[in-house]
Amino acid sequence: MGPPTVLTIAGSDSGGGAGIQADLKTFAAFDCFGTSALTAVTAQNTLGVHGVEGISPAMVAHQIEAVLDDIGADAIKTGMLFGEETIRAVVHTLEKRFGKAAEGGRERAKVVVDPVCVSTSGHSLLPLEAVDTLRTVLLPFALVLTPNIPEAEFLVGWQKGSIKSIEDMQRCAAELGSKGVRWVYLKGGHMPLPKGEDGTKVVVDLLWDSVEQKVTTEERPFLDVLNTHGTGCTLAAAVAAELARGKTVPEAVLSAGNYVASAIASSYPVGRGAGPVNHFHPLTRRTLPLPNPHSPAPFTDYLIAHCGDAWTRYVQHPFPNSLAAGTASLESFLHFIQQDYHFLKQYGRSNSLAAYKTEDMKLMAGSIEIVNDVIKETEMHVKYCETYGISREQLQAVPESITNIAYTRYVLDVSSRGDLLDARVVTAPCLIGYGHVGARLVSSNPGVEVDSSDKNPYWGWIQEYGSDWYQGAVRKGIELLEQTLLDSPISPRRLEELAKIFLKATELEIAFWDAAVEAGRKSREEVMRREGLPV
Ligand SMILES: Cc1ncc(COP(=O)(O)O)c(N)n1
Repeated sequence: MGPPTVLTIAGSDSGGGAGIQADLKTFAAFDCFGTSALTAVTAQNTLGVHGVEGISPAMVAHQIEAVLDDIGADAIKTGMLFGEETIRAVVHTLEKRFGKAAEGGRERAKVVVDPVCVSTSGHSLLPLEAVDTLRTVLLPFALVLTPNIPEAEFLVGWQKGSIKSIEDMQRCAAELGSKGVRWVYLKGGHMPLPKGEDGTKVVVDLLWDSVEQKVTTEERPFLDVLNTHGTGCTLAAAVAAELARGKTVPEAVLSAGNYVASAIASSYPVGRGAGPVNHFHPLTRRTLPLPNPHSPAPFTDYLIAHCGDAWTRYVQHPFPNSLAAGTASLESFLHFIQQDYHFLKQYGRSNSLAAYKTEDMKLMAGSIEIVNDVIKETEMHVKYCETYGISREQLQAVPESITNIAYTRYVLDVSSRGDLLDARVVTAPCLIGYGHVGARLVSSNPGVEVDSSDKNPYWGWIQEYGSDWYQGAVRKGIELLEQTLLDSPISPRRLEELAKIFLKATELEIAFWDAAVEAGRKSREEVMRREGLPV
């Protein structure tokens, strides 16, 4: 069986953000097969509508018939209908196929009507004379009508600005219902309402059931953004797609509302005006350029793949290799372990910030668990130092090197200024990289010479990172990273930004290990001076 099919009867937006183009993208985002009947062609971009030319009503009907004769439609969406004759032709064609509204044709056709009259940029997309036809001919055939507040006021003949409260919205929706529409989904995006005392605003969308005379409302945070071109088309298309998938109307509008909210939140700049929403945010994960599409951690794979050879230079670094072989000088190891102790303190703070950045208790608990693992890791460092006669107090008094300050400052900066995903990504190279190094060096195929005998004073250190405990912590960290991406839809541009953060942190890891190698090679004094440490 193929995917559900959805037909859009609407105008073309050459700018790709609204109309037929938005509808087809939305259908695809919901895994539906989209078809289209064009009513008009607009010369349009993000700045406005620069020209409109209609398709003849007969040709519109012809397109609908061609689609229905062969492919069929599990649901239908109408958008810009251009004129009175086109509205009549559309309804006539649909009635011929599905039966009149009173005979159940409305339920069979599942028509979602987006009453497009004026574009957001202020251009008329339906002549005034045709609005009456829309009201009397199309609305009785609509299963769901999806007006915004100005459109709803206009359709019931109220003055612009008369809707000022949720009660007004309900009265207006009920009046539209009395004109024959089965369900009215009245969108509150034009009326953000203050909530609480901290100045946050919410929008309330309202669903009116004209048979049961019942209202339900849905509240979401108000997103004050420029990129909302095509929002109306997208919402109605999403409702139609969900109906085609077999959802009930209340289920379909809830899902469509969530989809559009995420599409607005993850929009990216296109053109110089009001840009489109991000229709493909649910597919971000699926469309990642994955080195291994079957991997359980595609986001992690993506970040690593985007590091290019930096990741290999990090996880194959000569410093951990020299520890595994037991050839590292004590100077080099002690420099590293003391600085790493201080690094981990700041790293623990970054992960604590990640915990602060979510209200999801599971994700919060995940970060707290990482912080606890980091504390355990620092204790391991304290024990190592004690074996070499460096007390806890002495270790704590060691100043941070410049390389260390650069790395921890970057990690803390990204974690504090960014969101949860930023905090997770900037801390990931440390966790995952040490996991890769540990797993490789304790494996039967470490790729370098290894001394796992008692003669190697550093073997214990390698074993800690290869241990089930540390490898388990890495697995949990990766799971959290993947889950955080799934929970927050992002645009491709944002994805690239995150890859850059991951790369920067990886480069700083390399510098950290380079400094340890240098500490062994150059004279102690030379290194201490360069690293800003007391000689
Ligand atoms: C072809 C076409 N259809 C619909 C709209 C409305 O969309 P918006 O209100 O975002 O301008 C549009 N601008 N162009």
